[in-house]
Amino acid sequence: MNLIIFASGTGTNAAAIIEWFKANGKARVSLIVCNKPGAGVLNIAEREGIPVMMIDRHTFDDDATVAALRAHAPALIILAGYLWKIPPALTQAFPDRIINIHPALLPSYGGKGMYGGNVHTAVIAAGETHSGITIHYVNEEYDKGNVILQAHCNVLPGDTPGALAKRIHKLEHYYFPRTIEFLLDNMEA
Ligand SMILES: Nc1nc2c(c(=O)[nH]1)N[C@@H](CN(C=O)c1ccc(C(=O)N[C@@H](CCC(=O)O)C(=O)O)cc1)CN2
Ligand SMILES: NCC(=O)N[C@@H]1O[C@H](COP(=O)([O-])[O-])[C@@H](O)[C@H]1O
Repeated sequence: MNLIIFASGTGTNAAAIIEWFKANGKARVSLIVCNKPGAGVLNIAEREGIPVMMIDRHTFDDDATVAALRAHAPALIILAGYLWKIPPALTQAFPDRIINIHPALLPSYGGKGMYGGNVHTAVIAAGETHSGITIHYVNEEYDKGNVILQAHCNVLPGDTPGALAKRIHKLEHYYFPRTIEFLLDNMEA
């Protein structure tokens, strides 16, 4: 089975997914889609010999992109730190086949502007004692799709966004590959 990963940043989640499925052989990451030249995930793709499709707001074409993704016959399309909105053409082409990981306990701390460190800064500023991750299906809005899994962690007194991000990343790297495997094992043809 083929997996396609969309990413905009460092790519630690992409790396965790790639390693997990290299080890168990149940699937392979056949394409990485990226919208940020120079993103760390591109170095991971090069190291792993995974093809990359770069996208740009100005040249993006719905039909061409759907066709390019369909050519991989992806079992799942995985958003792993991807920072642009997936357009309706893609959510309609791949219903219940696009998933995302969010670094907070949705529905709190989601939506436009809520990505990366912004999320952790908001959680700490609000005085939350807990945070966590949400893995969910992707629909046409930001962070409103059906929840697949949530995992929790503490927010400690004096936590910085960086310290909380490290705790969140540990949850992500543990649960995202395993959740993807569970979905693949229980997927109707
Ligand atoms: N149709 C959907 N597309 C995407 C979803 C989704 O749920 N539905 N999730 C996001 C990931 N995400 C949170 O998990 C998220 C990412 C980025 C933003 C955001 O505000 N982005 C900025 C642009 C930032 C940039 O260009 O660097 C913006 O839209 O102004 C919110 C939520 C991925 N896509
Ligand atoms: N709202 C989307 C969002 O904030 N996604 C977050 O971006 C990071 C990407 O890290 P990575 O590039 O090291 O995988 C992850 O923490 C992910 O939850």
